[in-house]
Amino acid sequence: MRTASPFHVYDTTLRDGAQQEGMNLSVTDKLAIAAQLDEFGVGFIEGGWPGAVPKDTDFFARAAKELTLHNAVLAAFGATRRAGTRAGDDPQVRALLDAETPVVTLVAKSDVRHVERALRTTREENLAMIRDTVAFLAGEGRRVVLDAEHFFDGYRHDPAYALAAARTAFEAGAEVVCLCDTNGGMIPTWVSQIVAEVLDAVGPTAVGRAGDDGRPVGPVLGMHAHNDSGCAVANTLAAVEAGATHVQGTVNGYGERTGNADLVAVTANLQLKLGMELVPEAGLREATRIAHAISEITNLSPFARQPYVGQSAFTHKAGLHASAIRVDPDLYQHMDPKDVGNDMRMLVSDMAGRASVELKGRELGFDLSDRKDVLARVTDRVKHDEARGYTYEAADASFELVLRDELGELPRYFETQSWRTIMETVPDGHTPADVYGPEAEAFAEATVKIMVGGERIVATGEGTGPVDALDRAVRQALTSVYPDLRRFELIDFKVRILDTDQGTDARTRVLVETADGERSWSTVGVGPNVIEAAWEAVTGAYVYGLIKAGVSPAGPSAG
Ligand SMILES: CC(=O)SCCNC(=O)CCNC(=O)[C@H](O)C(C)(C)COP(=O)(O)OP(=O)(O)OC[C@H]1O[C@@H](n2cnc3c(N)ncnc32)[C@H](O)[C@@H]1OP(=O)(O)O
Ligand SMILES: CC(=O)C(=O)O
Repeated sequence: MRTASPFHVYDTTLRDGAQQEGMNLSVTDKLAIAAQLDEFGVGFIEGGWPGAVPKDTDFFARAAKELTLHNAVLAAFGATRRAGTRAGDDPQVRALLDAETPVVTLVAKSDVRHVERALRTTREENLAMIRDTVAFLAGEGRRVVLDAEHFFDGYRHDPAYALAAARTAFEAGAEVVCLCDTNGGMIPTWVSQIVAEVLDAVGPTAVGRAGDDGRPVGPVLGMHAHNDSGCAVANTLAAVEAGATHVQGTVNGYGERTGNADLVAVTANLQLKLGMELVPEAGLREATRIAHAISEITNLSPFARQPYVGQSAFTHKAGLHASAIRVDPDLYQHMDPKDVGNDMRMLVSDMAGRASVELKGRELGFDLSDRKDVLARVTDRVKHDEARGYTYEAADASFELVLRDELGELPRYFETQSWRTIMETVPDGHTPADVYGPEAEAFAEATVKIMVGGERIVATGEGTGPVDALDRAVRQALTSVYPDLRRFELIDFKVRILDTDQGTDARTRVLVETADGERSWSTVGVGPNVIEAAWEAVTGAYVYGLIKAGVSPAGPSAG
């Protein structure tokens, strides 16, 4: 269902977003992102520059056959005709027609310095390039958006020429003139002043009005902001408050240099704070999932502190915050995270108080509201452990083990009596196979002595290092009793040396992430060396995994 909003939410993730360093999207990636953008509810999806970028030409061809859009229409992006040519003869303009999109967006010069120095043409010819190209495409039935490049810098330098570029586009039939802060150096007060002046100058029809079919009538002013001054979202809001009714941006703020305005933040601010109706409520409530799904496709790690959709956007660490949040989450949150599909999270660390532990416990499924004794003991233990180098905020599973221990609910699956490892070295350039024959794989050997179900098991393991050898030895000892261990896989291992000024006396922290094919969990260990720290983290991961698998401790050593 197409939204009947006269306001345009225009996404350029697939074009300007793809200009980000490190971003390399296949056509299939672009199609998958377009489907997510449509689900979010944007009105326009700019797919790329057909004719200039071969992948983008393919994108429009495949999109026509493979993409079913419910909220958005596609826009093909390109430039005005080259100087000294005819629009209809310019192969690049023809490629825009061939993309067969309802909307075409043209980048055009509106800063006279760019006209003279970058295009190396005359002021008049640049206006003719705008006029001819817009009129040609509008005459072919396309809705035309003109991206007025460097508009704000151009306006501050020579307002009359920047305005002439905008007027020329409207007169030739452009539906939107989008004012671009191409270099991203504007601040909100400059933007709102310039947008207001442009609206006055081009006339009241520049403010979009809804026609009978819900589509905007008359020219519309838009805003395209880059984030070089850190103000892209604020600049976009300033433009809207000054009368712009078309906003451009990208999901996750992707884009050239420091990126574009983050379109989720722009939309959430306008819709949730200013009460405008821009995207379907259902789309906004999926914003966090959609932003993360797009990160998966772009293969760029999500930014945890991203407003609205970041993992830390509604995460609380300070104990005093938690004590107020226990009464009412609104006391420390600007909105309900559910409105953008995010969640509140509590961190437990040395900055925690009993309220933090109670709320974290609730998050993990433990009601501790009438267990003041447990809250006090866990809080003290966490503070004491963190002073020794533990970090529970990155290791929820270890925190749950502490909590269960203090509640007397920690199953005793096994008891370690002792373990040892032996490290072997072979000369540089050799492998164990060179030294010990073709069967030899290991550099290290480990032996563990473990009590399980009343029996003492001695097991050995060989591995490429001491931690690997220990892990194999423990599995060797335990898997016949606890076959679930076979599904546990160590997927990440982080080592940090603490108190580096103490040299070899420094303590070591190991954070381990383990997965069982369905979920993953993090545990922490601290010790005088990496092997002892890893032992604690890895055995903690096994215990947590067995608890979550619903396994009961074997025999008489169960506790
Ligand atoms: C602000 C933005 O981000 S706009 C989007 C920018 N995106 C991209 O540049 C990505 C895709 N770009 C490309 O594939 C290439 O740069 C192309 C195909 C567009 C151009 O490449 P080439 O044909 O090799 O041209 P070249 O790089 O030598 O120069 C660009 C030409 O475009 C002209 N040009 C630049 N802007 C415009 C414009 N708005 N309207 C018309 N012509 C323009 C320049 O004057 C120059 O013309 P010239 O060849 O007569 O000197
Ligand atoms: C058009 C565009 O991407 C810009 O001016 O930044």
